Amino acid sequence: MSDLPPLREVIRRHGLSASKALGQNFLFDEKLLDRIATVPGNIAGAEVFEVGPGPGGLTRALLRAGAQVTAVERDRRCMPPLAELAEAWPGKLTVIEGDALEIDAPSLFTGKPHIVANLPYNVGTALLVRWLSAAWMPWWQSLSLMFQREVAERIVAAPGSDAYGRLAVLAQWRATAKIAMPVHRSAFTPPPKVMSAVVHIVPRPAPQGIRLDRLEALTAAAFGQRRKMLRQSLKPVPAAIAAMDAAGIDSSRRAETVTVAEYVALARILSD
Ligand SMILES: C[S@@+](CC[C@H](N)C(=O)[O-])C[C@H]1O[C@@H](n2cnc3c(N)ncnc32)[C@H](O)[C@@H]1O
Repeated sequence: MSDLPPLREVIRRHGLSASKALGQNFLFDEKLLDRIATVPGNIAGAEVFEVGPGPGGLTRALLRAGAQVTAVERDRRCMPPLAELAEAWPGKLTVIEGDALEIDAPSLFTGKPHIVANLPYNVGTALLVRWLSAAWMPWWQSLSLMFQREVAERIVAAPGSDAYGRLAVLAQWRATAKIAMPVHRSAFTPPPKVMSAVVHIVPRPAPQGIRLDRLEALTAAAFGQRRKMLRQSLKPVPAAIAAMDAAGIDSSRRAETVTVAEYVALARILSD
């Protein structure tokens, strides 16, 4: 809204020095923030769950795009500027002070929200794994999440690359995952040491007959010893060697050559 003060002034007025302990690297560039708000697609009138709004830069962009935003933020110091934002957008923004790792997020929504977040690396990865491990179809419509570029690359990686591993299989077996936009480190205040990227994840119907725990047992064993042949690395997984024969997967291959569809085929045999 035009009568809101610029973000840098908000930070100054509320004494919001970025806290390293809370992983705070703020974004102020409105054009960039507006672009991030387009990653989920058209969010006009849609429910959006924002995690870690901080002083509210991305929140403003989501509101400008017409979203109905529910935001959870741990840092009490951010409550006054977020309350001002809620006042400027009556009925459009609900702010919850709390830890995103603790709250029961699905209960906050009537429908399926888009989730949008610029989080510290460790919190973002923990939440991503939780959201991807949810019962399928999940309670959310899409994920648009900022990560260190190296983590973003691990999420979208294709077989045959060093980045391909457990996270790629978890993200891709029943969702599509792509890097929507790279974000230069200089866009953040203070700038982190590494580059970032926004990843966009959209759920697909789950392949039938697969138990996630079986798939994860396979990828944990295979990528736990990624340089070894599968006949060696998959030994600890009961019936996995026979499953490779049944699926026509050569047991002299290594973990990173096996496609997501092949892991799914193996997991299906083990899920019977
Ligand atoms: C990288 S900053 C981004 C702030 C703002 N979204 C932006 O883009 O400028 C991450 C934010 O997440 C908050 N945060 C960190 N851990 C959190 C948690 N477990 N639950 C909720 N918020 C958290 C931090 O306090 C901080 O405001």
